[in-house]
Amino acid sequence: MRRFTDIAPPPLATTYPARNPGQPLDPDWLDSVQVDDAAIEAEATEIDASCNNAGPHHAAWLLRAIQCMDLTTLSGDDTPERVKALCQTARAPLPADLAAKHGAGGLTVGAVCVYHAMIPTALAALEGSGIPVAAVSAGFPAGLSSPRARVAEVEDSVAAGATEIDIVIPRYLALSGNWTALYEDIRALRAACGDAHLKCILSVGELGDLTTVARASLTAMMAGADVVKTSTGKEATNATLPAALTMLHTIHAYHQATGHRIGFKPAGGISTVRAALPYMAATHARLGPDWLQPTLFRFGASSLLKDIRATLAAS
Ligand SMILES: O=C[C@H](O)COP(=O)(O)O
Repeated sequence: MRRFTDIAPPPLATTYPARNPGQPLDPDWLDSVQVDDAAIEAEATEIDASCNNAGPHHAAWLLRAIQCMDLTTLSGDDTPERVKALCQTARAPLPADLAAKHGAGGLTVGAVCVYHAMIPTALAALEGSGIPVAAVSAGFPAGLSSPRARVAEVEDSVAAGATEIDIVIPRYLALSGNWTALYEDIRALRAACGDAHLKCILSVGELGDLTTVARASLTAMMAGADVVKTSTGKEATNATLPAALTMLHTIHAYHQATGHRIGFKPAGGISTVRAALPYMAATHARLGPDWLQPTLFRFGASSLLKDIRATLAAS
């Protein structure tokens, strides 16, 4: 396979695709999904190897990774001061000299992602920047609060001004194959989002196998998710390349069947350039360059920026 960073990133696009309206649950489609684990593992190995060495567009992809980043803080001891500082970083993710060196003046991240309580602080700190505020919601990170409380939490975060809502699925519904209940759960949260974009976290590390990951991903898209996201960052196993590829295949299948383009957000434990690039390479390979835009691809990451800065400084 060609070295990934021999390919140039596409020009930046800022127009979001049409919202995914969802569709009725299709149990026959879900039943027909069966993931070939060995084939996915082989694909992951090949894609990972395509990122072993830096090509001529390595730095350009790192700048794109920043533009596609949900700069995140999700700690129990988050404070307004920490969130304000994060928002300053979101506005200017690279020091001025480093930005100048790479011709990246005016570069910003894709969004800032926080808990509900920090939405007003983030909105105030990002005012005029055009950077959206995303809130984790619906009983994050376990998704096991009451359905009523989860819907109310989404409504509250939308009312507070978040324009992107990252909800988590109750894993037990996927683990027991209760796709109807999972579909209805996500559908209610999608309705509660109104105009806010719904990102649906599958928590792939807790779903047992890749076939369950694929079926949960398809169910989320049928229920109207705008983005499917791998992990919360709180599971023992967070984003993995095989789970990501499985989700990318379902995004491709959903696009083929419905014409709707669903975003992809690898998140959780992605803290180095070497770990991050294969997710972009996989998205490029399975969905094409059009998907590598902040409107369709996001990294959820609390510490990746640090390694990107160090890599750019050394290159
Ligand atoms: O959604 C984003 C994740 O929670 C961030 O996870 P991380 O802290 O492992 O980068």
